[in-house]
Amino acid sequence: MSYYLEAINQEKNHRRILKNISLEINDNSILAILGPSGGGKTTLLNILARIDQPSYGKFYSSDNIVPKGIMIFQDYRLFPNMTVFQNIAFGLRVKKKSRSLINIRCQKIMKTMDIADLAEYYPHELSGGQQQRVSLARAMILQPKLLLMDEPFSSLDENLRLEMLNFVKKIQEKFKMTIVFVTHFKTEAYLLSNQVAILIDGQIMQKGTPKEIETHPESFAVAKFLGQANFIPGELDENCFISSIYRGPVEIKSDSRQLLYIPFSNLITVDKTDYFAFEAVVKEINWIVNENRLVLNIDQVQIQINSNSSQFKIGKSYKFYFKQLPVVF
Ligand SMILES: Nc1ncnc2c1ncn2[C@@H]1O[C@H](COP(=O)(O)OP(=O)(O)OP(=O)(O)O)[C@@H](O)[C@H]1O
Repeated sequence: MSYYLEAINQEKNHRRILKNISLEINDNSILAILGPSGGGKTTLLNILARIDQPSYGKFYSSDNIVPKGIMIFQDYRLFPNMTVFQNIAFGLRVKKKSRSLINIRCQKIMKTMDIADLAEYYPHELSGGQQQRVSLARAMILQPKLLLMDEPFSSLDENLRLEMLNFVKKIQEKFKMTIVFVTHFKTEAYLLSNQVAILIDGQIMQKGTPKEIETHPESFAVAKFLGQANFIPGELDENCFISSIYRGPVEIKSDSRQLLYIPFSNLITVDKTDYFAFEAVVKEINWIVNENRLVLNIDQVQIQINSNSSQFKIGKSYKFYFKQLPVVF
């Protein structure tokens, strides 16, 4: 079942927080809503969970039944005076299911989540990762078609975060549900989701696969948010850009501010003389995982790039060119 948001607007205290959001959420997929703090991610998630109603606009599903997502909160919100088992059983108890059915479903879900040996623990006796599994189990036992997660990994350390990302991915594949989660970490969004929607200042600026978003940001706002890029001022002369470091053909985006966009990953060295290549002196080499971050000087301008080549020497000059036609925002 797919879900649709149509022209959703949200106003609170005379502030327009969400602006005309239209979005399709595909069946059996993971959608990441990625954006900076204050962009409106939680406000949007609350509408999907029907915790809030939008001021204007519609949220509906392809089967025309009013959808309601089950939410997993950032702080897990486990009931502190209930054991793990009681926490997980809670939703079925509210639905007045029989004791035997509750037992069978709880045992099964605890096994799947690898928390069967924690059944009698209380939340304060659990680590962050264990609490997250319990909150996931508490939601999953209700067999939701739409699962919503608000910054689900933000309080976990890096190793645990990766472990939980993989775990959620497996759970999604097994139960074939739709997951929407919000995050302001792009690696988290890229690792877990099939589709990413970038939400900035209450607007969906772009939606696409992680690769599409990372390699083809459509606007200055998205490129700036994604980071890891240089922006060099210059002037456009038809399809040519003229700047202190590069003069040559470019792709021009509609909201052009005459800034040449150079993601850290879009430069390579060329040894042959290429008309559009530019020369730069390596000023610094800093090791970051699996590659080097180079600081380059081109006349008075400084840019940064990533490279996994070990050929560079500080103080030496090299020729660089773009892997893909450079973009001007
Ligand atoms: N009740 C309210 N009245 C007025 N403004 C509000 C209200 N609730 C939220 N906002 C504002 O709406 C904007 C979006 O808030 P929201 O919590 O949805 O953002 P977010 O993207 O989830 O941020 P974060 O990543 O920091 O949690 C913020 O600027 C916030 O101050």
